Amino acid sequence: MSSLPPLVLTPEVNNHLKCSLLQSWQLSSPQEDGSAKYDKLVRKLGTPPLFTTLRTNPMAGRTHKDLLDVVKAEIAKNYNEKGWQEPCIYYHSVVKNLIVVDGRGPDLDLQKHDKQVVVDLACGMAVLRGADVFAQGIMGCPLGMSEEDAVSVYCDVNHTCLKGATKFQEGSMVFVGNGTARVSREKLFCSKESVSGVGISMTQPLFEAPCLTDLCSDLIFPQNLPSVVVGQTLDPKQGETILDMCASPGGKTVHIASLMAEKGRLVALDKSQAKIDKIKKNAENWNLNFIETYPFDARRSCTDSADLCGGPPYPPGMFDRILLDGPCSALGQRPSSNNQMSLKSLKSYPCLQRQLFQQAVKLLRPGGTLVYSTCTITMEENEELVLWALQTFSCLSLATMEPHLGNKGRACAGLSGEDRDKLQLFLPGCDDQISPGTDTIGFFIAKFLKSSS
Ligand SMILES: C[S@@+](CC[C@H](N)C(=O)[O-])C[C@H]1O[C@@H](n2cnc3c(N)ncnc32)[C@H](O)[C@@H]1O
Repeated sequence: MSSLPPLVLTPEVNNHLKCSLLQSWQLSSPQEDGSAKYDKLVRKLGTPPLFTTLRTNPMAGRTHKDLLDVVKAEIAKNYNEKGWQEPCIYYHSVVKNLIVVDGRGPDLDLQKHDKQVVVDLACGMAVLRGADVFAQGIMGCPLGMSEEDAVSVYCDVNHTCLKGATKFQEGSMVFVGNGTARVSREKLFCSKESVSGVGISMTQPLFEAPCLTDLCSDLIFPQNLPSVVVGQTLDPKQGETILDMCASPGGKTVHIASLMAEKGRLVALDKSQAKIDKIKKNAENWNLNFIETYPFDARRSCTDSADLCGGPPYPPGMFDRILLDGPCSALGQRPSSNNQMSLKSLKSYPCLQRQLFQQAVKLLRPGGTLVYSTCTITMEENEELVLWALQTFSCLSLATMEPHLGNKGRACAGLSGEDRDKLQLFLPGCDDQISPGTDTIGFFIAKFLKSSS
């Protein structure tokens, strides 16, 4: 049970998504009530996963136990300060180097305060995953709100609140918890200086989860479980030449780099310098200095006349392994209350993904491995992309994945049962069991091998 509303999509996107998922479910299990399954999916997408997952740094020179103890101590300190009961914190039983923190919620008994603060959509969604409210995220608060006031925090899911508002209609807002103001209204909206830092510290959130800001950033990297599975599925080896085609902010690049133990060549591309700077910052946090980063349009990353040593473009067959975790419609993100993407925009992704995929196939050496992943749940960007790839490139076949924690791929005409078994789909609401491997964001992974001949 949750007090959070289901994800709201535009009617055209909702219809499109629902039709294509119902069609696929009808193919595989005609008896099943597809509409109920779809409703469950959008309800789940509106809520946060109940587990926070933290990938540990194998290059930190600490033992597993030591890393777990440090993380436990930091989180315990934070929870004790807030007066919360300490959570269960443990290593995932299958995914290597992954610490899991159990969450709690929703707390439906919270008493609401008279003073109401409205935060923007991004801020509200972050609060549901354990963040405090940053001052920039505050849209409105009551006249006379002072530091230390007890307040209730509401998320402006429909973007109806104007900056500086003093009142709002409760019905159009979503309650995300209670907190203590760390900044006054005066400072927020009447001062010439821009205010930064924590604006409301959350004392009684609807969902309890660790606040990840500055949490042991040299030792752990907060990452959703399916994203960690991607790095392990790619299975990078020391000494190899590896390409991360669409790499920013670099969570998976840093994972690959640590698995390579800085031995070999790792190239990370993204489309702008600002995006590359994010990868560099994440690599610096873990003191990983060997990653080559380039701002580059990966749709042009292969050319016949390139040299092997410099930056992009690169010659065909240059890489042992390639990760294509490219642009996607991101409809698997959780929590997500309101996504106003147009159908035109949704439909633009497969074309871009295919252009990037074509380059990846060229750049991969015979015998090499290509991992394709998305954080979305549409058929077109996932199973149908795989079907297109298998039909277009006779050199490609699907490989089984290790670990395989998600479901198999969904049915789509032309994709064999054997191939579906090799895909990995994380579909929220699909599984009644609540575990770190099932209560995740929506995600899709396919692993391809390029034949040696
Ligand atoms: C899903 S995000 C990648 C996340 C990243 N792999 C990680 O784990 O941190 C997709 C990325 O693709 C990048 N992108 C989109 N079009 C691109 C292009 N033509 N060339 C290179 N990167 C592109 C976006 O800028 C975005 O950073």
